[in-house]
Amino acid sequence: MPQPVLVRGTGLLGTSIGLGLRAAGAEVLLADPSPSAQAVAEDIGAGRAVDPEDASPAPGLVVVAAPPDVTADVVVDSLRRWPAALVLDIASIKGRILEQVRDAAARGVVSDDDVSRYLPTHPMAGSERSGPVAARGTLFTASPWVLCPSPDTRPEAVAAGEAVARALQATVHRMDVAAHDASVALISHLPQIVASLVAARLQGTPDASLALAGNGLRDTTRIAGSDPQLWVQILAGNAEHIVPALHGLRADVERLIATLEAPTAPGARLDVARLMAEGNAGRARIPGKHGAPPQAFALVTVIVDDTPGQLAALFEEIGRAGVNVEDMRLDHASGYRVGMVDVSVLPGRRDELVSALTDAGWKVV
Ligand SMILES: NC(=O)C1=CN([C@@H]2O[C@H](COP(=O)(O)OP(=O)(O)OC[C@H]3O[C@@H](n4cnc5c(N)ncnc54)[C@H](O)[C@@H]3O)[C@@H](O)[C@H]2O)C=CC1
Ligand SMILES: O=C(O)C(=O)Cc1ccc(O)cc1
Repeated sequence: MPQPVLVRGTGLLGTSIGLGLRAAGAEVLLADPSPSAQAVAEDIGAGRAVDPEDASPAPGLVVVAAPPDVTADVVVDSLRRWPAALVLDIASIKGRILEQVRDAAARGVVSDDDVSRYLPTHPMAGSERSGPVAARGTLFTASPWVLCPSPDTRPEAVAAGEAVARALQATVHRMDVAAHDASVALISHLPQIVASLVAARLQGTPDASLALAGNGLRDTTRIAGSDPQLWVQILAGNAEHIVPALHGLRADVERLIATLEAPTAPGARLDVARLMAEGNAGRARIPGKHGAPPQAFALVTVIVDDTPGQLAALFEEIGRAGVNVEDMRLDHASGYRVGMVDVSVLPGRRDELVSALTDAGWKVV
C-alpha cells in the first residue's frame, strides 16, 4: 500500500479506516474541514492530523471519506495537489461521482492521465451513526468492499484499493459503477427507505402501544436512525436506480392493499400467503457470514440471569465445548430480570452444545 495514507474526511468511515490501517501498521494522516472531527479522530488514534495545504510527507495514497456531494471535488483537488498519489473514494454512490470527476477532466481542471489514478470504491459496512466518536477499526471485518475500476483505471490504483480493503479484513468485489449503483439501490437504499417509512408511521403512536414493541420493530427500523443529511445525498444521487425499485415495491403494496380490503374473498388468503412466501424466498437468498452461501444455522436458546458476567460465562462455556458461535442475539423478556440468548451454531454441533450447556447447569430452552 502506498504510504503515507491521507484520509480526507474523518467522520465515521474515515476515522474507522484510519484506525484499521494504523492497526495494520500503515502511516496515516488525517484532514477534515471540521477541526473538532479532525481532533477527535487524532485523539482516538486514527492517525496524525495535517493541513492538506502542507501535508508532509506528501501522501502516496489519498482516501476520500467526505460526504457524497463534495466527494468529486475532493477527489479532483487531491489528483491536482499530489500528482504522484493514487486516490480512492468510499462514497455510497459511484456513477454520479465518476461523472463529475470526468467532467472536471473535460473542462481541463485535471488530465485524463490524472483521472487514471482514481479508483471509485465502496465499503459495504457502516452504521446508522455518524462522526468519529462512533468509529471502529474493525468496522470492515468480513464485509464486502466494492472496487469499481473502469478500463482506463491504472492497475496500481486497483492494487492500492485491494490492499486497503484487505488490510481492513474486508472481502473484495469488483463491479463497474453502473452495476454497483443498481445493486445498492436494492440492497442498501430500498431497505433504508422502507425502514424510514415504517418508522415515520410511529410518530403519532401512543406510548402505551410503543411499550409493546419487540425485536421485529427494532430490526426493521434500526437504520431509520441514519443521518438525514447523508441520505438526502445518497437517494438523490442514485434516484435513477431507486425509482424502478420503488415502482416494484408500490406494485406489491397496492396488491396487498387490494387483497386486504376484501380479506375473506376467494383467493385472498392465498395471495397474502404468496406475498409472505416471496419474502421468505428473497430473505433466504441473502448470503451468510463472510459472503458464504446462505446457510441455515441451528439455534440454541439459553436463558441467562440479567446480572453482570452471565454472558461472558455462557460464551466461555460454549468455548470450552469447542463449538463456534456463528451468530448470536440477545432478547430481554419484558418485565423479567432474565435474558434469552439465541446462539447460532452449525447444525451438526447443536446436540452436543445443548448437552454440554445443560450438564453445566445452563437453562437451555
Ligand atoms: N455511514 C455509513 O454507514 C457509510 C458511509 N459511506 C460513505 O462514507 C462517506 C462518509 O460518511 P460518514 O463517515 O458516515 O459521514 P460523517 O458525517 O460521519 O463524516 C463525514 C466527514 O466529512 C467531513 N467533510 C465535509 N466536507 C468535507 C470536505 N470537503 N473534505 C473533507 N472532509 C469533509 C465532515 O466534516 C465529516 O467529518 C460518505 O460519502 C458516505 O456515503 C460508505 C459506507 C457506509
Ligand atoms: O447500518 C447498516 O447496516 C448499513 O447498511 C450502513 C451503510 C450505510 C451506507 C452505506 O453506503 C453502506 C452501509
